[in-house]
Formats: sequence, C-alpha cells, structure tokens
Amino acid sequence: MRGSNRSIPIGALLIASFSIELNSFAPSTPSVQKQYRRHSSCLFSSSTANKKDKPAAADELRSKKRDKSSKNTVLPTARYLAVAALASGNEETSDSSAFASRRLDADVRYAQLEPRDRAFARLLVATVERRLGQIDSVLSSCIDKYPPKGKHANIVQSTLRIGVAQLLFLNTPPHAATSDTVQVLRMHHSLLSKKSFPVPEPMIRFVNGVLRKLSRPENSGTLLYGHKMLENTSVNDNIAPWLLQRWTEDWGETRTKLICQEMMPDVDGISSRIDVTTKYSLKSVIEGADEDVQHSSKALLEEIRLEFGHDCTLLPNGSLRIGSSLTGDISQWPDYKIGTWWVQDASSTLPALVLTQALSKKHGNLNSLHVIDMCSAPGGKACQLLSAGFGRVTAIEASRRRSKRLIENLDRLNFLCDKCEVIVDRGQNYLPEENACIDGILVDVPCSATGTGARQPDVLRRSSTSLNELLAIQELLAHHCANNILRPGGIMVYATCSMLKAESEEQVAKLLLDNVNMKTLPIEPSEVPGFEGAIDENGWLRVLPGVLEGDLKATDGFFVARLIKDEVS
Ligand SMILES: C[S@@+](CC[C@H](N)C(=O)[O-])C[C@H]1O[C@@H](n2cnc3c(N)ncnc32)[C@H](O)[C@@H]1O
Repeated sequence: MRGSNRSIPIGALLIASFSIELNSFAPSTPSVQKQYRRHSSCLFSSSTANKKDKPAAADELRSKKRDKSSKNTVLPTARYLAVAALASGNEETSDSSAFASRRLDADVRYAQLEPRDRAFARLLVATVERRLGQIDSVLSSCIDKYPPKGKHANIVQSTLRIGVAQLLFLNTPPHAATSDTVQVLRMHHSLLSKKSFPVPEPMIRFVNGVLRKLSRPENSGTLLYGHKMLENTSVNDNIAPWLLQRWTEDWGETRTKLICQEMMPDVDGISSRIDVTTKYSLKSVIEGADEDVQHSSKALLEEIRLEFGHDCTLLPNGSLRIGSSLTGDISQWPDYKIGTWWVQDASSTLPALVLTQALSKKHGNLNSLHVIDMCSAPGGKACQLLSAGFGRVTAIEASRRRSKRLIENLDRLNFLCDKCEVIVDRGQNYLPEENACIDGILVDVPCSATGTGARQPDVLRRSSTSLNELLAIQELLAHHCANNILRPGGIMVYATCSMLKAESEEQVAKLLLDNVNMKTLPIEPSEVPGFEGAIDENGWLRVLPGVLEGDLKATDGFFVARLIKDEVS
C-alpha cells in the first residue's frame, strides 16, 4: 500500500533553482563493536597479505590475483583510511582530527572497502573522536614532545591515536594494534602522490616503539602498561574545560555527571542507536486528531516497525529506534527508497510536535494554516510539518550547500509539492508577502549543538570563541520571527540542540522580556509522550541526555519553548 503512490509531485515552488545532489539524509551506518574485538589483522597490501588474514582480506587478495594490472598496487586498508581521515582536516578547526567521520564518509576509497573493514574504519575513527582527550593524555605521558611537529606531524599523530584507541579502548590484540597500525606509515607514500616524502624510517620506528611500550604487559597480567597510564585520565578529559564548567554552572554537579556518562559510555563503539521518524509518527500522537487518521497512522507505523524486524522499538513519541543489529548502508534499509522515513533523533522531533499540537487544538483543521520552518536544513522538522498536513510550509535556510540537502530530502520523501516552498536566504531577511498570515513558526536556531555530543563528540571539544556569534544570530532570528513574521495570535516554537542555558532558556527569557506581547504557552505532559519528565517549571522542555528513564535516557540534549503572540499587538 505504501509503495503504490510513488510519483514525485510536481508544482514545487522553489524560490531558488538548484542542481540537486545525491544525498541520503542519513549518516553512514554504524556497526557493532563486538564484531571487531577480535579483528586482529587487516590486509594492507599485496605484499603484506598472508594466509592467516580474515575472509574479507582473502577475498581482496583473490580479486587482486585476478587483476594482473594491479600487481604492484597498494590498496588502502581500514586502518589507513581511518588515519587518513583523522590526519587530513584543518580547514574547519585547528584540530586536524575534527570532522574526521565526515571525511571518512566522503572518501571514495572507504565505499570500496568490504563492509566489515568499512565498519572497522568507522569504529576506529569514532573511538578516537570520542576519546581524544584521554588518548592524547596517555600519549603525552610517554612521549617527551607531544604532539609531534614537522612535515609528517599529522599522519604520525593520527597513527599513534589509532594505535592507542585499539590498545586501550577496543581490546584489539596488541600485535595487530601495533604492527598493523605502524604499517600505515609505510603505505602512506605509495598511496599519496609520488612527489610526497615518505615517512622517514626512524620516525616509523619511533611510533612502533611508543605503541610497543604501551602494549607491554604489566606484572605479567592481562593489563597493559597503557592501561596503567589510562588510570591517570578521566572521561572529562574528552570535553572542553569551558564546557564542563558551563554545564556545572547550568545543571549542577550531579546532573553534569549523568550527562558526561551518557556522552562517554563505558563501552566504546559507535553509538548504536538510530532513531527514525516516519510519515505517520507525528499524526499517531497528535491529541484530538481525527480518530480514524490516528488509528491508521498507528497501524502504518506498526507495519514499518515490523519491516525493520525485531531490533526496532516504537518510542512513545512515535519515533522508531533501530538497534545495532541492523547494519549496512542505510539507503538499503526497508522502505528508504520509497520515502517513508528519515533519520531524526527522538528529541529532535519535539519542536514540530508541540507546534502542531497547539495549532491543531486552536484551529482543528491544519489544512488552511501556513507555517514557517526557519533554519530548515537538512529538513527533519520541515518533513514532520509536511507530514502533519499543514496547508503551506515555507522552509527557510541560509546555507546554499545545506539547502541542496534539504531539497534532496524533501524530494526523496515526496514532499516537494505545491504545499512546500523552499527559500534560500538568511532568515532575518525574510518578510512574508503582504497578505500572508503566518500561523506558526518553528525557529530551530544554529547553536553549539552540544546536545548531540554522544553522536558527534567533536562538538564537545570546540572552543568557546564562536559562541558569542551564535548568541547574536539566535537573538536576531528569534526577535525577527516574533515581531516581523508571526501574525497576532500565532504560535512560535524556539528550539536548540544545545545544552547551554545561554543559547536556550536565557534567549527565550530575553525575548519575553523585550516583547510583552509574547507569552509562554506551556507544554502539557500529554502532548509529549515519554518526555513528560523533561518539562521544566516554565512549561518549556529541557531534555538532558542521561536524565530521562528507559529508552529515552539515550537521546540528544534539546530545548524547546512554545510561545504565543497576543491577538492584538
Ligand atoms: C540546527 S540546524 C537546523 C536543523 C533543521 N531544522 C532540521 O530539523 O533538520 C540550523 C540551520 O540553520 C541554518 N542557518 C544558520 N544561520 C541562518 C540564518 N541566519 N537564517 C537561516 N538559516 C540559518 C544553518 O545553515 C543550519 O542548516
């Protein structure tokens, strides 16, 4: 039934024209860590392969034998690509490892790895990203001048980090964690332009020596020397000190501890949860929605849940949580191509949910209402609003690059229709047409994204320098939406995936202070199934990772406030 209506609706009102790039609206798939605990060896090159290599490596060897022209070719391995991803960044931050997962995803050679090696590369990068502070602390304790300097500094440092991640967090057997990792430095020259300089042999021996020292057994037990060094570190080393201090000021010590535990789980691995929203999720939990609509939405949601199999849980808010047993390319998962669902963290569904709840109660029929999704890309919330049945949804996004993703996603989900309009411009420049009547605005401002740290640990190490800039744009957008776009009597939802009060609670308090015609429209427990415990004393939602019970304990940090403008301004 769901697959029968697949034609792409025409008549999309696109105020900018684009070439639509292919995009999945989904991160690359994580895979289970356990699988790799015993991953002791990877094929590095035709010259290093031996018969003991694992099946994926053996396949690779066989295919190379078939291809005579590849006789002298060195193939990048999982470890090599992980090191390359970590070493190659510098344009976005001063830390070369930042955004390494994204660079790994973008590396065409990564897509060519066997699935098992691909997942291993991803696990290596994710572990370094999450444990960077502790890894560097261990390395500093056994190297005189750390971080290394000079021409090969990035590749040497990244190789050391990958080695330590395997030894101390992934339980890779010491031999593989050491010698197979050091091989990366030998492959480096062959894989880069021949004009590049090979890593000098003494430097390679130095890296080998450091990793061997850390993998030396302590007191003839199973503990390694590196584990002893690790005891002098703390998970908090992985989080920027300024951020820890702000969290402690904002949430107190006990809650900050819970947050850190959730962000830095004891067991290392790629975050195994992926939440998806379906076209039926929102309608299935809207209070007072037409009973038939609600009933059929629930049935369709259940049908999709069954298609995902046993490792898929229906969360109280209507999201589906996919567990770690479903692996591989997300675009190959059930119903992806026919556009039934999109990846969206459960707490990220709340802003559109509470906006729809309020407008549905106020007006009944949503079909005649016009809502704005301000700061829209990649489009999770716009898709929710479109799935709710609003008459018109205007999605506004400043970034041209990100708006291409937004359009691609709307297209895959068959939401590009005459109800949907995409505007590529800064939100502060937007003014509705003269006769337009904007009933609702969802403003999901750009922010520090610190609530997403469990999935994107990079955000936890960023410096505080861009914070003032973010605060200024958040304030500008919130005030512009309230004063210049929203109609009297309209409803506005302000949201961030930040765990800083300055970007969230304090911005809304300031907005209310400066605009006496705006009031809080408190969020009711019955409107946010599963998140009732996150409603604060103001009637705003404050989701902190690790604080809710059950499945919702592991969700992104989020803030949502719902405001209403006086009928007469
Ligand atoms: C938190 S993300 C939005 C996520 C989106 N609402 C979703 O659900 O998929 C913030 C977005 O705001 C965009 N942005 C930043 N400054 C903006 C501005 N002045 N006007 C409009 N969009 C802006 C960013 O490019 C980014 O895509």
